[in-house]
Amino acid sequence: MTTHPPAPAVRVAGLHQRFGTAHGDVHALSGIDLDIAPGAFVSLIGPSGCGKSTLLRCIADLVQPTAGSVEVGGRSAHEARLAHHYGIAFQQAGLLEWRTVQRNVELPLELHGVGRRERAERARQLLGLVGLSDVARMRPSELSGGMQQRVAIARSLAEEPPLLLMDEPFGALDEMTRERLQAELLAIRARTGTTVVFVTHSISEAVFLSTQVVVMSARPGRVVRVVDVDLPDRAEATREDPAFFAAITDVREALRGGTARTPALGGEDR
Ligand SMILES: Nc1ncnc2c1ncn2[C@@H]1O[C@H](COP(=O)(O)OP(=O)(O)OP(=O)(O)O)[C@@H](O)[C@H]1O
Repeated sequence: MTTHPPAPAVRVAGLHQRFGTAHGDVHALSGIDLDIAPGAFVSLIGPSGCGKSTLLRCIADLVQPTAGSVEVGGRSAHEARLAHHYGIAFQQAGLLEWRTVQRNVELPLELHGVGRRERAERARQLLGLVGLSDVARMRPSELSGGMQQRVAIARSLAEEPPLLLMDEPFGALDEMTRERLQAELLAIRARTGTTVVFVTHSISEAVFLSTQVVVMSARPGRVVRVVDVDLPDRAEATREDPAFFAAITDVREALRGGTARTPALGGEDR
């Protein structure tokens, strides 16, 4: 009997993305092929405007690819969205102003029919995790940008979804909060086995968090290289580990247009 390997958590094949604008066509992504294994933590990194957010939005079924296909957990991106297969935390926090902070975090649970008491308890826990217990009754507009981002992070974690799509979720946070939430995200992933696709501009953040860093070229975005990150563990001391610095150098060289060495993950130069 043959056993089949598990379906990738995300499979992107031959993806091209063009946007028509008043100033002509923008070619955002060109020939992206990417297989993301279940449980992987994959960061997308590349120059500003290279299409990282667009790629994430294609996976989330918020943008329809011009060509190519996206599968999430073995089904179409659209089916995955309808099934609430993933949690999202994007740059624009996307919170609902008419709901309190607490009820924003409860929203995905509410949509899934979780009872009132259970979802309130879970939201309280998550707000504690992101350090926002004392603003649970406020409205999003009463919070700073960084606080709103933390609410969005708590909301994306509410269901412990099989897949988390995060677009610079820690971008607007101070260094200490950022490091604390990085550690929390790693702990959540270790506990739940969630697959994470994470957009960041920070090489060190990408390396600290990821099992693979996907390095993209300037627009139109292509996959230049996939850097496998093999660290002994992911604790605070890891930030001083020679393996950590070596991986940072690898990513930096790839960003500078280093030669393409493409291991297992499936990105290809075209
Ligand atoms: N809806 C849209 N309509 C037209 N152009 C778009 C749209 N969305 C993105 N673009 C363009 O596609 C390109 C890629 O944008 P995207 O936001 O994906 O890049 P990015 O790598 O995430 O950028 P940054 O690192 O600056 O956040 C940019 O030139 C952007 O202007």
